[in-house]
Amino acid sequence: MSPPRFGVMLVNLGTPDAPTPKAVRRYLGEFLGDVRVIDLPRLLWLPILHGLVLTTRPKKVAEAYASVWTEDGSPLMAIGKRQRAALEARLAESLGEDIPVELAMTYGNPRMEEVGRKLAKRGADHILVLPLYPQFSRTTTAAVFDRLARALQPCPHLPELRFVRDYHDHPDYISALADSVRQHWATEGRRGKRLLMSYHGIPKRYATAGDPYPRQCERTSQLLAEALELSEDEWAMTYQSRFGKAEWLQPYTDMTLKAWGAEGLESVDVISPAFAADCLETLEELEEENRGYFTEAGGGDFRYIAALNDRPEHIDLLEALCLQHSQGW
Ligand SMILES: C=CC1=C(C)c2cc3[nH]c(cc4nc(cc5[nH]c(cc1n2)c(C)c5CCC(=O)O)C(CCC(=O)O)=C4C)c(C)c3C=C
Ligand SMILES: [Fe+2]
Ligand SMILES: [Fe+2]
Repeated sequence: MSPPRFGVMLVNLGTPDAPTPKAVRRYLGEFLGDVRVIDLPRLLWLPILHGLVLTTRPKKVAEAYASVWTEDGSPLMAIGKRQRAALEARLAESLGEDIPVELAMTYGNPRMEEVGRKLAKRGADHILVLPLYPQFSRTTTAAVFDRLARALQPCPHLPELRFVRDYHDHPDYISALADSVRQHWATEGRRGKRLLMSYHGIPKRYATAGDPYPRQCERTSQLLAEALELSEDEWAMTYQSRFGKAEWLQPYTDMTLKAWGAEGLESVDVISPAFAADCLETLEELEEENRGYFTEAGGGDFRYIAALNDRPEHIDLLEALCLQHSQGW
């Protein structure tokens, strides 16, 4: 058998191995110890991380994970495995040959070293790295790049590599999002009064220093609103998941939902386009916590639209990205 023309490494953030304080501490230690995520001088940050954050946060966060944990583990992992299998099957079907696809995480398991070995064992000498982040940020996509370089450091020889930087305005991404909103409207029997597009936030200083993330989120939102033919007063975009005391990108999701609730908004549809898979931040923070902010402030129906996950339109998009970026291989 001839070796595959290329292999695909899908990469997402990573998630704890179990919904326990111990597993969450290990995960957060690795994640929040990354200088791409928190840029403070190590001498200042590491004592705060180990002396304060990792001694207090894991218990609360483990409870949050427990509330969304599934039979297949953390939602991010369970969905990631389904995405991997669906993409591999789709590439086999469209190319008529086996293209190995493996899932790796930036933090925790499966580690990139192990996934790289798996792809090599399956014969892939050319690897397309596809971070599952539609919008580029130093805190996510660039962290994948650093982690990959570190994983390859001990290798005597390298595979040929290509790296998908972002796909925030890819027509298949926008149409997959638009289809998911239309399908949600059809299932609910009507449109919500407003559509809220809530993105994971980043500290504002990163954007000021040149991180293109907010510009790319704005572009995605504009294109999605156009695809859905929404007028300006029918949608808004916000940022969620603030961490720490510094200013993050605004407007904040929680404040916006509280204000919309207080003005008595009858219904809101909420989508989170930066997440390729549902996870703690969508299922617990958005669907549970932020639903509470909206309804307790006086709002009506809060209707969360699932992430693209393993929807066929999402697999269409991932397939298109693989075909586009493997040209010539
Ligand atoms: C400084 C801290 C953080 C930055 C910057 C950040 C950026 C960022 N994160 C995602 C995607 C995800 N984040 C998730 C969880 C999560 N994020 C942070 C902190 C920062 N994220 C923390 C501390 C956590 C863990 C939960 C908690 O302690 O509150 C997840 C979910 C993982 C899961 O297991 O389900 C995702 C996905 C993006 C896209 C992003 C910047 C663009
Ligand atoms: Fe995050
Ligand atoms: Fe959160």
